[in-house]
Parts: sequence; structure tokens; C-alpha cells
Amino acid sequence: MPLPKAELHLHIEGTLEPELAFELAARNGVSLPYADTDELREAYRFADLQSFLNLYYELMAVLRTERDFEDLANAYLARAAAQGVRHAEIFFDPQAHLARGVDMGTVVEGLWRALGSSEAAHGVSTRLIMCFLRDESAESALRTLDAAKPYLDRITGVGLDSAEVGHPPVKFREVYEAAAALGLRRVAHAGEEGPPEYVTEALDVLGVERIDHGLRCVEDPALVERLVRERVPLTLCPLSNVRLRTVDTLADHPLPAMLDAGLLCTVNSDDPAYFGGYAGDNFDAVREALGLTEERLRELARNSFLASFLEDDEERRARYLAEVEAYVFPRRA
Ligand code: HPA
Ligand SMILES: [Zn+2]
Repeated sequence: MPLPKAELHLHIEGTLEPELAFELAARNGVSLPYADTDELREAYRFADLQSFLNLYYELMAVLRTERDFEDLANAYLARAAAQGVRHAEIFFDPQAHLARGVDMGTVVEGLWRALGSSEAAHGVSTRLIMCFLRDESAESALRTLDAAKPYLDRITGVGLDSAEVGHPPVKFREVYEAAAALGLRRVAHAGEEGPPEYVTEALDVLGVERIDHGLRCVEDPALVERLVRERVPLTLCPLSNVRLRTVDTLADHPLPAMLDAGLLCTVNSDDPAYFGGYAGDNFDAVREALGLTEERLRELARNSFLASFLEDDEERRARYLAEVEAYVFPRRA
């Protein structure tokens, strides 16, 4: 049995495995510029965030119907459950679909068909977080929030993703204020490729409760001190960092130093179909590469539930936390 954990940084569109991409392409009569799954996998050599995003947006062309989004989410939930994920807070990128003529209802209803039955089908509780694309305009983000209004009973919060550098959090002040007024929780990607100042701005201007990635906070000791003091969770994605070249190798990842500093770190998969592994694979990889002790791994799992948006179900959070404390690591060969 794998260590129980929550996944807090997961783009549902980034769970599109090559096999499912080809299946959906055939179902929808969409042609992909790759001969087969092997040729597609060959394209998974990224120089940076943008080179990944180009492929990520290109492959979304196969997602057209409610059933496509349902199948995508079910495939993710099954894989996540097998790796010990008990609770998943799932990002989606509506603007990328609206731009292709796929409306908000198709996306949210389709995802919900899987998320609404996830506890029964997979034993995984879920939340949905709608992300704004930061390389699109602030007006587009406001229109997207407006389009989501009929579905707010299914959406827990808002996030901010896509190309970071040159698109500081302040650009989205207005839409985050509007989201807060609607009772939505707030998170944002910051400090993945962008500078530590973007982390500070996301906290001070957007009022976010968690920072997605936040890796580059380590360049600013005063910021680290603040994140520790205010117990701001960071949703780290170690395999993503290697694939997008934000760290050279996993052995160079600052996760151990960040934990030593007292930061509330969590480990997540980001876009597992593209970056070489799901949540459990990320835990295994950091354990191996960084020599994390069982108590450090337990701390990461505990942090994931402490950082999750389970305020409306504290009983469940307590149950998950108890599972973490009771977990017995298997003997290693
Ligand atoms: O890792 C990421 N960073 C920013 N935007 C994204 N959209 C999907 N994955 C990512
Ligand atoms: Zn991400």
C-alpha cells in the first residue's frame, strides 16, 4: 500500500497520455501531426516551460466532448488512486478550450461526471480549481470568470498558470478580487521560472493561500522566512522541474533544504503524462535521488492534507491525517 497523500498541483490536461490522445483523435476525427505514440513521446524533450506549453496546447485539440473530459479525468483518478492519492485538487484551463470552440459547460460537466463519482469509483475525494492563462489578457480572465458563474457550485477556487515571465501576478488583481468576492479560494503559479518577487506579489496583491511551485523563493532569504512564518504551502513538482530544466537534476533539487528551513512543502506531479510520473512516482523519485527519510516522506504527506482545501470537511481531513500517521512503510529489499 502506498503512502496516503493529497495531490494539490495537477493540470488535468497534463494527464493526457499519448495512448488516450490517439484514441480521442480517432473518436473525434482530429488528425495529430505525429505518426504514432512513439513519435509523440519523442517530442517530450523540453527546453523550458514554453516548449512544453506549445505541445500541451497542441494536444488539447483532441478534447472535444463531455465524454472526452470525463474519460480524461477518470484515467487520471484511477492512476492517482493506485499511487496512494486520497484527495486531488485538480486544475483545468478553460480558456484553452473556449478558444477552440469548446464551451465552459462541456468542460465542467464532463470533468464533473468523473469527479462527482470519484469517491465511489476510485476512493479519491476531489476539488476543482479553474486556472486563468497568464499570457492571455486580464479582460479574457474576467470573461472566463463570468462564463464560470453557472458552475460555481462545482468550482472551489481559481489559479494562474501558463507562461510566467513577463506576466506578473498584478496583471490579474481585478479578477482575483472578483473571485474572492464570489467566495472562491485563490492559488497561483509563482516562482517557477519567474522571480521571487512574483511570489510576494501573488501573496500581497492576489491574496493567494498557496503558491504553486514557488521554487525560486530560495533565492530570497527574507521571503523564505515570511513563507515559513505565515505557513504558506508550496506545491512543488520535482519531476516537472527536471523536465522543464528549472533544476539540472533531481539530486540538485532544493527540497531537503526547503524542508530544513521549515517551509510547508508538498510534492505533486503537475503534468504527469509529460513529465515522467504521477504523484507516487514523484515521491519515489525524491526519496531515491535526495535520500529522504521515512519521517520526511510522512511530513510531505501530512503537509499535503494540511494544505488542502478541506475546510468544509474537517472530519475527512482528520481521517486522512490519521491514515498518514498510522502508515507503515514497507520493508525495502
Ligand atoms: O508547469 C506549468 N507551469 C505553468 N503553466 C502550466 N500549465 C500546465 N502546466 C504548467
Ligand atoms: Zn503547474
